[in-house]
Amino acid sequence: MPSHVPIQDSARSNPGENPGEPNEPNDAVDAIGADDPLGRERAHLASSRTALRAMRHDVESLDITDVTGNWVNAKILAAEIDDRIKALSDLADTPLFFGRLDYLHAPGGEVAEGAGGEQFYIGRRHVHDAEGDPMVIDWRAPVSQPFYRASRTAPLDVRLRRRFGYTGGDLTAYEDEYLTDPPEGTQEPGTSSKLLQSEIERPRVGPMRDIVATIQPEQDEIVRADITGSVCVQGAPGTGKTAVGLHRVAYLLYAHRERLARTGTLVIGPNRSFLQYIEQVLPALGELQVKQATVDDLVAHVEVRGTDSAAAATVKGDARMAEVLRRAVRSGIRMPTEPVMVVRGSRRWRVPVYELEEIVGELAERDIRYGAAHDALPQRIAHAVLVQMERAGEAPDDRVQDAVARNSAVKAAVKSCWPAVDPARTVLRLLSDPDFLAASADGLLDADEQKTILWAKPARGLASAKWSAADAVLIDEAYDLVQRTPSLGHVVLDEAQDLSPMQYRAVGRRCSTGSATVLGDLAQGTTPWATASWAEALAHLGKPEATVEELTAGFRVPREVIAYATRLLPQIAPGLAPATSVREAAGTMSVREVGEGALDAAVLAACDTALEQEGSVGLIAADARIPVLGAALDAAGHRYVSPGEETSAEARLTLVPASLAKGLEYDYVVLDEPAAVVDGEPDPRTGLRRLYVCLTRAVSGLAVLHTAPLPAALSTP
Ligand SMILES: Nc1ncnc2c1ncn2[C@@H]1O[C@H](COP(=O)(O)OP(=O)(O)OP(=O)(O)O)[C@@H](O)[C@H]1O
Repeated sequence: MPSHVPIQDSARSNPGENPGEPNEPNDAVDAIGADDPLGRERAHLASSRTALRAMRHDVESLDITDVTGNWVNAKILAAEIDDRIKALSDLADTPLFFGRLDYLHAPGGEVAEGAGGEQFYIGRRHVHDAEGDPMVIDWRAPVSQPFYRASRTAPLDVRLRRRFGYTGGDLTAYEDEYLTDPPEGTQEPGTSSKLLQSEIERPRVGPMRDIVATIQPEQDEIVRADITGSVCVQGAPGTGKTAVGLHRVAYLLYAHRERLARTGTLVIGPNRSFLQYIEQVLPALGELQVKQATVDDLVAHVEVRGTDSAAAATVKGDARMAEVLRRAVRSGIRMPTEPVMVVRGSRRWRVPVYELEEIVGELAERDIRYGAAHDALPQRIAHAVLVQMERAGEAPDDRVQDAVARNSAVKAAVKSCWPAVDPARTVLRLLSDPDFLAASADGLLDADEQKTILWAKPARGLASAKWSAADAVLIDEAYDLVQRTPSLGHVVLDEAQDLSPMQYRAVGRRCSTGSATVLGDLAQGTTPWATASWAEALAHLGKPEATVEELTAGFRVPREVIAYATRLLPQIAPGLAPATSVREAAGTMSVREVGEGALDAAVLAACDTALEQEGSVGLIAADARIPVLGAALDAAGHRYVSPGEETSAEARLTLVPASLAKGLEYDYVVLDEPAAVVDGEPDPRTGLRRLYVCLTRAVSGLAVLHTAPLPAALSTP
């Protein structure tokens, strides 16, 4: 952590002694006395706000009637303008700038958005005055980067870094770090930034916030990594993986706006409540166009109404299924046995078997999609007819070729050699027809595995099939075999450790020509097929060249709590580095055994105690315990919400099923009966990993209550 001078605030500010005076005030701040640095910064804030309002007003008053030729263009332009107006709104609770950099020299014209000035205010978006001079520089601009990266050892030409503190939208404090030539008496080497610390320690309320003011250097490296490469981040709970992924999208949209506007960006999260938890971060950063989805959403070709046993889902998610499906899709390809006879007028044209064989053989060899080959085959046969016509002295044109391709004899030949494939029907047949599965899975799945995935009661048709989530992924793979899935420009995949190889493939084809940011923690893998190594996962994703980074500095979980949860690591993910906690507040942690029959009341009492504190409270329990605890809370008159629902002053308590706790956080967590959380999973290792996730949701305090014995690693004092 770089050194700093003590925090200045409105109450304590001592102008005469203040070492952090701006060195090149602009006109607006000149009007305020030079002996009132905080006042000058406030004046800059006020004039930046005015400038932003003017920018917004300019956009609002744009008249587009003359520039849009038609209704569609007008609609598109109006929507773009609407987004721009939203992006330029001045949100009362998000300060316009949070930092200032005083450069020693004017940064080079090619990198500086505001070249020529030496002082830059860093904020969420660019604000300029009426002359076009920058008042606030976007945090993503190259000139802002030293705010996150500069240090005393590598000052990057920065003399002073100033951080601002806000209280309820008012600028109330600032803090300076001199990176080069510190004035006498201003350095306290080794002391951490108080504003940074208070931002990290701030109580959590509502959905996730952006961390743009406090991105750490190791996080910034990932955020600003080049768009052409894919990055994978392994990180212990609370190390900021989700935050980094979201800020990376915002950064890439800034740096490659046009390219990504064309190709699109997507953030993939584990479930809907998680997506609701993170959905406000990008809009707060001015980015309104990023799509969010779960993997299930991506592959929603059929309605999912069924579930699989863990064993069946594991086989269905295995990468070998890709080859099983390839064979199944192509199982209808037949070498022709009859010539094709096309009758046109008084003439007959005959394409002999050997020539048809050549055409079909060549299409089968080529690396093109099944559907593309199906569409090409009639044209190829027609071409063979056309060659004969030309040889006979005719001069057929393209229209004749199209007509021949549509000829019933050609159609019949295509139907018998290269029949159309319906992806869902193919999967239905695989799961219902033992012979078809055996033929497609020969040498890939053994007899037991085949039996495991076959439906006990074969579905009669597409509509009555009880598709599972894993089936939908198979159908998606089959779709891609028939027709290439369009690729986006960039995909962020959060909680990636839980995906099956087939799910990685489904995500991978959505960024086949783009890049990916893969975020996860091997220790939090709670599916029976969870990722064992990132190298393997990245290979399934089709990005084997991605670099793997590790984050270990934890911003969420207090030291004592992370130490307790870390006891599970040797059993659930040996070899992984435990998280360290950067939180200074010690937090509270208690583990209490209660007698038979007294657990529900004890849990409610623990919630009451937690609710006495400021911030959010999460009661986390095994999924099977949720109805019981919900009823107990109702009976006691407690208001509570479910994950993904917004908390309010009256309902600060969220009742969280263990299966939905991943990625979320609460100031205080009450954890009900750990043994039930473990038992809720199909095997003990997955159970302990689920418990690890639940134990690492707390920001300020954790209370564990149990009647059943704790898992061995947690039971010793
Ligand atoms: N540089 C930072 N400054 C301030 N807060 C931060 C920083 N990095 C992360 N945080 C905060 O720490 C908390 C945890 O971050 P996040 O949810 O991104 O972690 P994670 O690694 O995805 O956790 P999990 O593995 O549990 O999903 C969030 O509240 C986030 O805002």
